[in-house]
Amino acid sequence: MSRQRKVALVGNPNAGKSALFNALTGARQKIANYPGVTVERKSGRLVLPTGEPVEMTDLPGAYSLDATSPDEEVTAKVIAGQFTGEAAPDVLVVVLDASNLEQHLVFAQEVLALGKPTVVALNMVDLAERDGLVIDPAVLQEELGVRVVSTVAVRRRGLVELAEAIASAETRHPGPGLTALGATERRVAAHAMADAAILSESKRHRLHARLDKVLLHPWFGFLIMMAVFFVMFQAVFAWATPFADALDAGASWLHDSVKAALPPGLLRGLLTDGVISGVGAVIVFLPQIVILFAFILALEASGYMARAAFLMDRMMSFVGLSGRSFIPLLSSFACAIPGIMATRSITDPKDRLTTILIAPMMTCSARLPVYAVIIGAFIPNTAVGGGVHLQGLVLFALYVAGIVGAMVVALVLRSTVTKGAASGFIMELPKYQLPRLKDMALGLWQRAWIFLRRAGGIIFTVTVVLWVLLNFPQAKPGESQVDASIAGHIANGLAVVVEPIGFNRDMALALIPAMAAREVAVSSLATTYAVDAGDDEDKQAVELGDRLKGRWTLPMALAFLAWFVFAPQCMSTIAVTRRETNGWKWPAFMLAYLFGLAYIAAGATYWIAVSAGL
Ligand SMILES: Nc1nc2c(ncn2[C@@H]2O[C@H](COP(=O)(O)OP(=O)(O)OP(=O)(O)O)[C@@H](O)[C@H]2O)c(=O)[nH]1
Ligand SMILES: [Mg+2]
Repeated sequence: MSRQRKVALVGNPNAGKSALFNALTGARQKIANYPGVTVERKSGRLVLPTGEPVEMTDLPGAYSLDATSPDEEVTAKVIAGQFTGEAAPDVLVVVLDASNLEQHLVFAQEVLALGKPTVVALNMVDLAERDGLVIDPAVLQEELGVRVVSTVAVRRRGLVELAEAIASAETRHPGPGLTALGATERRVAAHAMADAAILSESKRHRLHARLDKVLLHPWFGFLIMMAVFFVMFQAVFAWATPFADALDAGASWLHDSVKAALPPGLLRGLLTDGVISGVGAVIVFLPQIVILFAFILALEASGYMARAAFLMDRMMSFVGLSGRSFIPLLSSFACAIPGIMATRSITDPKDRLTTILIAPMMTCSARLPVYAVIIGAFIPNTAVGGGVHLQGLVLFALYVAGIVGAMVVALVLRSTVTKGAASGFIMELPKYQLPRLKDMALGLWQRAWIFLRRAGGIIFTVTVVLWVLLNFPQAKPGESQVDASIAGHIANGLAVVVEPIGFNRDMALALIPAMAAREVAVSSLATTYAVDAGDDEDKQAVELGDRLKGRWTLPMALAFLAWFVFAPQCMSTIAVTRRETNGWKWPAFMLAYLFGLAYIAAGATYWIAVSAGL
């Protein structure tokens, strides 16, 4: 043999490659960088039981050899011997996490298909045993066609056997069956292999496996997922009512008290019509926000959300998106800003751009107050049978409309502006567990606090500015204050543009400050109608919903809802998009296409509703 043979450790992230590497090579390590990338190259010396010294390399974790991240790229290039001055490894050691066998076998098959001399280290058998899993390495060995050695890297178990297996690894000719497999077939094969190799499972493990069979079933799983989310939206209305009513009563009481305590004038108007009516109109939605997030947090903590992601994966790849987009899109349901920032984990630039561009269509929590106030005012709270209420159904439909819109746009973008191939996605499914009350409480408190801070910050500020613009110049006697005001005049200009889609002047007026944040639409309407009502109608604080009912028709209300499904009314989202895409080109594109969609959707809704005689 002319030169020292090279052995490389490969496997999914967290399989225990580095732990095995450290255990095998001890202190004899060299750490450097791969040329041109900032990925660490760790190599060390190992003397095999035959006395032969070999150079061992620890590679970054990978899910696939079709590199999608810089780490994976290094792994794929090292295995293929594509780094200059670095020969390809002679023997590969595939490291598997035994407690996550099925998942890890997917990548293992891809490595085995290369036909190189390979050994499998079935690592973390201690964890598998703890979970009540007994795995037969002989079965795996039979299935994979290479030596399989059980190891516990952190306790140095199985190291000698592994070294022996490395010494005797031979070149193989993988059957054509293995090389021709695609990602989906590998998953199916991994499932069958894991099934065969796992001899016994604890009760809990069996229960979890059974749960997964149902919850991840392509049809049942999907139906269950829809049902779960459906119940969530029903609850948002059904459970929140008593709390929202109490908050409403509190706001009315405050309104009346301030009004009784102060003489008529600008200060009283600012406090009652501006601050209390405007900001109060948004704050009453706190219970709904809390209920929505209670569901989301519980679903995440229980491990169900990852299953939902898994189910969505097929749909995502159908529209040309990678499953890696799922998490950013999911967090966009809270707010598009963290969602867009989370796209940094998507390594394909076109995948990432597509995800950024559609993230604002996921229904963020700022839309909830807008949806809830309109639905509360215009959609009767009737049961449509089977305990399902119409209000929750409409809310569910609005969320679905956003998702469907996003998927359609993704499909269009991926075949035009961001053309490219979709990459596969594999994610670890966390174990099922009961959510911990303390974590839930903390998470809910954080969400509630974010909501209240927005109400006290941007919504308060914009509402006060709007109130000023609504009150100056003062109307002459007999003239409507809103007509006379600066805000009224500005709104008249926009009203011309939105008239064809059924919007009146007041709706146009609400859209302008709502550019700052969507909830402001609610506080603007509340303030505008409070100012408009003047002192006569205002014997007592009248609910915004009642005021809307008196001034809008049902088709107008529906058009307004449709508008908010798409309209990019959030300054911060635009700013984040600019930052994440390094320029104005993409935020401008996003604004243009989303406003275009909003206009079309609102117009279509309005005219269909009108012609249906609603
Ligand atoms: N209980 C147990 N823990 C292990 C075993 N092997 C590794 N670990 C632990 O698992 C974790 C992940 O191990 P690493 O060696 O860092 O995994 P890796 O494959 O190098 O991960 P990446 O470098 O991210 O791809 C560490 O906390 C290890 O201590 C094992 O056999 N049993
Ligand atoms: Mg490592």
